[in-house]
Formats: sequence, structure tokens, C-alpha cells
Amino acid sequence: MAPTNTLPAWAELQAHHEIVGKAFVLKEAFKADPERFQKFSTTVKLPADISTEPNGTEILFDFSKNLVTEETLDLLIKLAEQAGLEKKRDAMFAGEKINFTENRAVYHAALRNVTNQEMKVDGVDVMNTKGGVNDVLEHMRVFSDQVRSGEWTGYTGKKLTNIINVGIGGSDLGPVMVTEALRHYGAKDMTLHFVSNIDGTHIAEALANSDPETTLFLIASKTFTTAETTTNANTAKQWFLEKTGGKGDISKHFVALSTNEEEVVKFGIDPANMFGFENWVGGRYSVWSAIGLSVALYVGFDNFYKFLAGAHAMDQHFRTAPLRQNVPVLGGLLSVWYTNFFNAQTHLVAPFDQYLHRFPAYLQQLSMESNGKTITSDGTPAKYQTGAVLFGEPCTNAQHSFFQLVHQGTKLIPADFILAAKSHNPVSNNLHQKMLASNYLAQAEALMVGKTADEVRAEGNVPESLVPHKVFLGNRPTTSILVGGAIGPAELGALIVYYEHLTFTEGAVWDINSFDQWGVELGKVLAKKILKELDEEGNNGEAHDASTGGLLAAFKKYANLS
Ligand SMILES: O=P(O)(O)OC[C@H]1O[C@](O)(CO)[C@@H](O)[C@@H]1O
Repeated sequence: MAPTNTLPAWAELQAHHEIVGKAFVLKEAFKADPERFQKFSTTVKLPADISTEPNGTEILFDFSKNLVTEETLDLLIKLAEQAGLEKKRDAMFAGEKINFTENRAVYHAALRNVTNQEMKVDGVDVMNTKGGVNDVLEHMRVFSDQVRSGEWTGYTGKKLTNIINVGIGGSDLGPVMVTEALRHYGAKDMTLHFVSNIDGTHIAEALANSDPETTLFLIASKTFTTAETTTNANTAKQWFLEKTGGKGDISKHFVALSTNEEEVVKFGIDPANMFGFENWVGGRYSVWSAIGLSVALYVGFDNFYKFLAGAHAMDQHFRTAPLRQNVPVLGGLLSVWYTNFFNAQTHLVAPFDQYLHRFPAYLQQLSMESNGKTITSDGTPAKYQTGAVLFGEPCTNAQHSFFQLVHQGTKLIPADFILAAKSHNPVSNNLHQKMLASNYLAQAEALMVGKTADEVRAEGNVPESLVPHKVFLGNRPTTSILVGGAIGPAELGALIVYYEHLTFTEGAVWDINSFDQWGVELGKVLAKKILKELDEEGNNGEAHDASTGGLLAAFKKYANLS
């Protein structure tokens, strides 16, 4: 396609930004238009049979506190149309190989296709084929039921209640985030560990209090060749065999979640205990696949299925809602607006929800591994900014750390705030939840209205020298997401998919391939080479630049390596 910044709508948006965007005052827009909230907010409703609410949970997306007019949205949608967003979306759902640098389809939506619509890649029905989506789901159902009920036991006949997931990146972040988010639904007799880091501390700490008789290892790796995962998995296997005096039965205690049967077998896992998926599932989208087995084990298969169904509901919305009411499209286009026309560098996501404490970390991989790219579809560098730096922490904690910068710093930080109307823990007569909600509402309002010097003075007793320090410029944009019930499996599924398709929309407009991750390769290859050098006697890193060589030599000296 033509470079995005040469599309007619881009120039129109630039002109619009000069005239309208730069001068836009959010609080004035609310005064001028009493309908602004209604006009700029959209509600998505989940099916009743999967929701926490008897009539179906509504999720309200309030975009009204963004620096936009109706004309801005119209122009952004025009840009999306000119960039071929709908065509690209439809190609993804048609199983076309839109991951063109790896010649792969991007079909994780099939994993949550709970209405069993026809979905094909290369003419093959991925849902109903042998070993396809429905077969793997059935395998996950049977296995998770057996482990949870105690029918599947360890080598001494004990129930497996200690689950250790070994995986990294998408094979870790999704399972960790989702099991934490759904802790309310988790089996009370189960302990979960997630081992990802190559730092030996991670596996050592997980094994320290584990009993081999009751431990189940899930070796989660799409490729089954990732250095961290294979090393941690081998350490786990060695620990298991040592602790059981060689009597431990690997087939009862180790299962693999992978696409690579050959490597799984080499490792010593029975292919019958392998839960497969296909290469059209990207690592960062794999929690919906067999990689989500820890979720199914912890919250039970029925809840896992509701998680898929909530995700599917958001897929359906993304596929069918007109762009102007399409929430992931609007979220993605707002990100384009701030990144490319306001020069914003970041995207803050702050869940007002302790269970969602790993959500920002999960979104970091989703967003930055997808859109941290410079090269566009024709192989040339983009002449505009792409992926923002996504960061976040749960509130109210974040308010007491980095929110100073969000309120009074020199940077524009577009922010998303997420709250559930109902808490799973309405302690102290729901006081905590009301305080949480009051902060959720107050932060967005404060960021918008700010505080003028006159307002500071009117508070009285403020020395004139302090006045500028107490001024808040305001006009800082937020998107508020309000889940109408509690955050259950379906609500969580829908929220994740909102961000997936928001990321898709950004990538489609920026004309980059959001589905590869070549940028992680260089460091991996170099680390392999340096690992050998650490063991080579007399090698003091002379082949490297002076800094790397100097550090390598110093490490060897301090660590007593020769
Ligand atoms: O599941 P695997 O193949 O072990 O890969 C783990 C992670 O590594 C990456 O390839 C990046 O290094 C991610 O995309 C992926 O989620």
C-alpha cells in the first residue's frame, strides 16, 4: 500500500490537528456539548450464559475524555479505510497468510471460535480436523477434569495439586496474567508456579517447596527450542528423577504444550501427553490455545470455555460493528492520533483491579512485540512513528508512584483506566470498592480539568512562590473502561481481545507486520555465542568491542571462571 503518511486522510488529519487538535480543550468540549459522553461512548454486551451478570455483562467504553471531536473520529476512520483496515481484518479472519514475513496465517481467533463457524487455513477446516481446535479442547477438558478430580494421579497415587508451568514470553505471560486475574475462580487446593526466567533462582524457588509426588510440570513452548524453557525444563526433569530416586514416572508428571512433536518426544514426553496447536498461533496470542492449560486446570474447563466465549464475543464485535461504533478500532485509532499527530510516545494502562495486576505486563508483549517495528509492508522504513511504549500498574498503587508525571510532567501520556462495577471481595460493606471507584472517576476527571493558578490561589494560604508548583494543566486524555459486573472469565476474555484488535488496528494503519518478532533474534544468537566463550579458557572477550570484552573478562574474574 502507499505509505500511510501519503494517504489523503493523513494530510487532512495534520491540518485538522493544527486547527482543532492543538487548540482543543476537553473540559470546554464537555461544557459546549451536554451529549458528549453519550456520543463518544459505546457499550458492548456479552451473552448472558457466559457472563457474571444474569442479563449479560455490559462493558462500557468511554472515549469522551479524549482530545477528539466528531470530525476527528471521522477523519481517523477515513484513514483506517484508506489503509485498508477492513480488508486486512477480513483477510485475517479468512485465514490468509497476513504474517507475510513468515508466510503464516494469523488465526488465533479460531481457538475461541465457540460457535464453531467454518474456519480454514489452506483449505483445511482447522476446527474439526483430526488434532484440530475442537480435538485439543476436548483433550484439555478431559485432562483438566481428571487432574482436578484426582482421577489422574502421580506415580505414588497422590492427587497432583502443585502445578509448575515452565515457559517464557507468550508461553508464560498469558497463563500468569489470566490465572492471577481469575484467582477468585481457582481451585483452593492447587498451588501454581510459573517459571520463565533463565535465572536459576526462578526454578530453584519453585522447586524448593515442591513435592515430586504431587507436582505436575507443564512444559509450555510453541517451538520447544527456546533456550530458557528447555534449560528450565531439563533442570526440572533432573530434579524430579533425583528426588524420586529414578522411580518417578515422567508420563504422569510432565506434559507438553507445543507445536513441535519431534522435540517433545526427544525431551522424553509421551506424545499422548502433548497438547498441540498450529504455527498460525503467535506466541503472544497463545493463551487461547493449549498454552492455556494451566488456566483450565486452575479454574476448571467450564470457566476456561467461558473465557474463550467472552473473547469470541469481542471478535464478533470487531468483525461486524461499523467502524464508528467498533471499540477496538476506536481504541487503535486514538492511539494513532496521539502517536502520529501529538507525538505521544507512551500508552498507559492502569487497571483499578488488584486481580489484574499482571495485565499491563501481558499487554506489553502484545503491543510492543507486535508493533515495535520500523519496516513497512514494502520493505522500507516507516517515515512516521509506530508502536508506543506501553506501561502500567494497578491503581490505586500507581497513583502513589508514577502518576505525578502523568499529571504534571512535560509528556502527554494517553491513559486507559479499567474498573469492574462489582468486586469479588466486597469487604467492609463494599467500602473498598467504592473507594476504588471514586479514585477511578477522580483520576480521569482530575487529568482532564486540571487546576488553574486562580483556583490554587482561591484555596487560600498558598504563598505565591508555590502557586506554579500546584497548578495542573489538565487536558490529559483518558479512555475509561467500565465492566458492568465482576470480572469473570468471559469479561476477561473480552477485555484481552479488545486490546488484541486495538493492536491489530494500529498495525494495519501503520502498514507493518504485527505478527512477526525478528527483533528478539539478534540478542538470542549473540547470547549463545557468548555462553560458549564463558567456558573457553583464556577467552577474555577480545573478539568483542572493548566494553563487552571488558565486562566479559571482569565477569569471568569475579565468578572465578578461567
Ligand atoms: O513458546 P516459545 O516458542 O518457547 O516462545 C516463547 C516466546 O519467545 C518469543 O518468540 C520471543 O523471543 C515470543 O514471541 C514467544 O512468546
